[in-house]
Amino acid sequence: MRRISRYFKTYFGPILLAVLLLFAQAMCDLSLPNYMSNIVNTGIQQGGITNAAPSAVSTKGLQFFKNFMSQDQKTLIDNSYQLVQKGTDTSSYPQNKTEDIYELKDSADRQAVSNLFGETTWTFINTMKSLQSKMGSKASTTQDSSTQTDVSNIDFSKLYQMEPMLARVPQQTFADARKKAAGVQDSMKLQSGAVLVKAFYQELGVDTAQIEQNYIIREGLYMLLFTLGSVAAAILVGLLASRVSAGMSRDLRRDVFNRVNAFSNTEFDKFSTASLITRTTNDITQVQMVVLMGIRMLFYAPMMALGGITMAVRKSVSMTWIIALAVIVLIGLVGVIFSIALPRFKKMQSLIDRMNLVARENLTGLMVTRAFSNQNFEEKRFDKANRNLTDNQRFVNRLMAIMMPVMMLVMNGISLLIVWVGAHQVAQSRIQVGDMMAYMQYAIQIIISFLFISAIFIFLPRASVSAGRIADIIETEPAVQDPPEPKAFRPEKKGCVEFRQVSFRYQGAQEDVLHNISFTAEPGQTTAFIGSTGSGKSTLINLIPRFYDVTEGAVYVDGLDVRQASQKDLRARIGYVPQKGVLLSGTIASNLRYGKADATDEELNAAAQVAQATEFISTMPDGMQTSISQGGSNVSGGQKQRLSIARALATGAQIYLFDDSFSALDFKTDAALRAALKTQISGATVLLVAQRVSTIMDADQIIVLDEGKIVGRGTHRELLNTCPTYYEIASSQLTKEELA
Ligand SMILES: Nc1ncnc2c1ncn2[C@@H]1O[C@H](COP(=O)(O)OP(=O)(O)OP(=O)(O)O)[C@@H](O)[C@H]1O
Repeated sequence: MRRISRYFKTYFGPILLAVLLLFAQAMCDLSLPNYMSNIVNTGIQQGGITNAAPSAVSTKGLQFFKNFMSQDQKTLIDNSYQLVQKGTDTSSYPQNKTEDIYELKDSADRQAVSNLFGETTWTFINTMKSLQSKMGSKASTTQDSSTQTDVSNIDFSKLYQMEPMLARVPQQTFADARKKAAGVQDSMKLQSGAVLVKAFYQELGVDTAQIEQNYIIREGLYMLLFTLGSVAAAILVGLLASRVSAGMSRDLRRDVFNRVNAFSNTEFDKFSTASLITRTTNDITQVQMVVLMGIRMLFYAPMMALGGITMAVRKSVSMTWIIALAVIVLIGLVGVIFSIALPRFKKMQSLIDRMNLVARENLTGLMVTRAFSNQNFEEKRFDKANRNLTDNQRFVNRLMAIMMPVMMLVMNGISLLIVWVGAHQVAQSRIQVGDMMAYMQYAIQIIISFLFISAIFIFLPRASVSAGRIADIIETEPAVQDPPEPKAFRPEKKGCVEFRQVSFRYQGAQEDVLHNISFTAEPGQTTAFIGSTGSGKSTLINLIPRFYDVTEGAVYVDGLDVRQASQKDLRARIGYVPQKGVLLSGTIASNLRYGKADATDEELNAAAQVAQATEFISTMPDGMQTSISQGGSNVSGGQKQRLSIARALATGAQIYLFDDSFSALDFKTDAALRAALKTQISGATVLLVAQRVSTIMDADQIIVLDEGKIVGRGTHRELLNTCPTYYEIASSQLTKEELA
């Protein structure tokens, strides 16, 4: 992925925004278990009372609980509460109608009072326990032994009856109870204290159900708000991620396409067409998918994992080992799965390449396959490529299929462990139920984060193989390039082509295909090339428009080395007709205009006339507007060649390269075409490759090639006498009379 990292730069802004939104989303998600814990701990267990310092308390109640306080604690209470005469604050505390109450002063240290009441609640509980065990009876208390810590059901009238008895309890008993209470966890002090506060409020006639309801609704609304925030952030991040990934893949496709367009034949020889197609489509899709996933998860998952661990440890340090265990198990699991799956993932793209190659070959060579009844062989070949790909995919998917349930098992196992350990801790009053539930949710969030991270690591290797394959194309410098400062052609020479001691070797080949070729093709003349198959005729022609660059020597057009001119300038002077007529989908007219978009209808008709195409075009249903299907499959081989010739002629070029372009024409058409060429493009330089002697007989100059060397040069007549190779070719095609 590093090699294509510069494509991220354009999208730095949206990515940064996405990261900020993900941070907000993570914060929202991480706050939810906390609110749930508040609802359980404070809302349900403490009746919505957040503080153990009662805002008001009955005089009897305060008096009673003072029995359990030390002298310092009593002083703090005396300084924090003020007596409110009956009838003063009846709306808040209905009981104030009939009796005086104590209200917490505004100046009081609420936290200190809260701690004090929390501790006093436990002093009360401990004292009761101690008295119970001493007296062996429960008559003296409102609690039975199983609900000693439950101060929510206090019957104050019975409690106050105990007061004379408390006077007889030795101070040491209270001191011991206070000492024990001081050791209770703060959260438990707060919880029990809050429950006592609720009882105080009930005694004063306050609607405690309303307090509880208000608290739960408020926390619930916060939860809703944060959930909506999380959803909104997730949607926005989804949009941004889609934009970035789709934009990036568009940029990659554009650059790959442009680069492939600039490739010379050398690069096409290096990358197979099937591979180029896979790279432009499937490979880019892989990268797009991983970018999409990456933006959403790569930042979010670590934030959630780290945030979740921090929050969980804050809730309960004693259960940290469970999180550590989960993380170790997950890392181990993901590690094992990766080591097995990774090589298979990396292999995937080359298997897709192979399948595309076989499918493509089979489709283009369908007729040949049928003609030789080789369908079975092709089926087997495709089947093998298909099976290899399927097996690989199946293996990887099986692994993934195993991974999910195993991860779920770990997740549920961890939840169970938390409930098991947490339940014991709740029983020992070491943590609150809500905290245990929040802990469980944090553990699940951490595990899901690891799942996300592992998902990225599963797709990342495959995408980075794809990214490498894309970068291979983008980073390939075409062998044929424009010079930094292209020179212009000399205007006085119009279409002169000259080869000076040209040798050429294909990349990776052992020896040269062309050896020391020198000749000049003058304007107004036809230079023909003939020779056995593989003698290097097409290769020679391909050097003129720079489809390849010479290995040694130089090719000159109008006195300028073709490597010093711009490719556009050079090719504008050349009308090229390839060996295999290639048409593009469109109409006949659009194909003929391919080399000169602004060619008039008259120019097209004239070109078609010379190319001997007028007759068959006129028999077509829509004439020039007849549609041509992909690859020109709805016209015959000869018709395709004639249209290719007309296309080149329509450009009005100075140099025409006919690479065995008359091979599919019958003798009559061939002759008529050559005659027309002679008159219509009389000033142009014509380089013509042919297998048929009759095609080149009239040429001004014939060059005979054999194994990449020039073995004869001259006119037909001259060569018959001087070149045995030419004579051999001619004698195999012409009658004795024609040879004479
Ligand atoms: N892209 C290529 N890479 C490597 N070698 C090649 C490539 N194209 C052609 N050759 C080799 O170069 C030699 C000359 O090929 P070329 O196509 O120029 O011959 P030709 O004379 O045009 O043959 P034909 O008349 O059959 O078209 C052949 O031996 C061929 O195997």
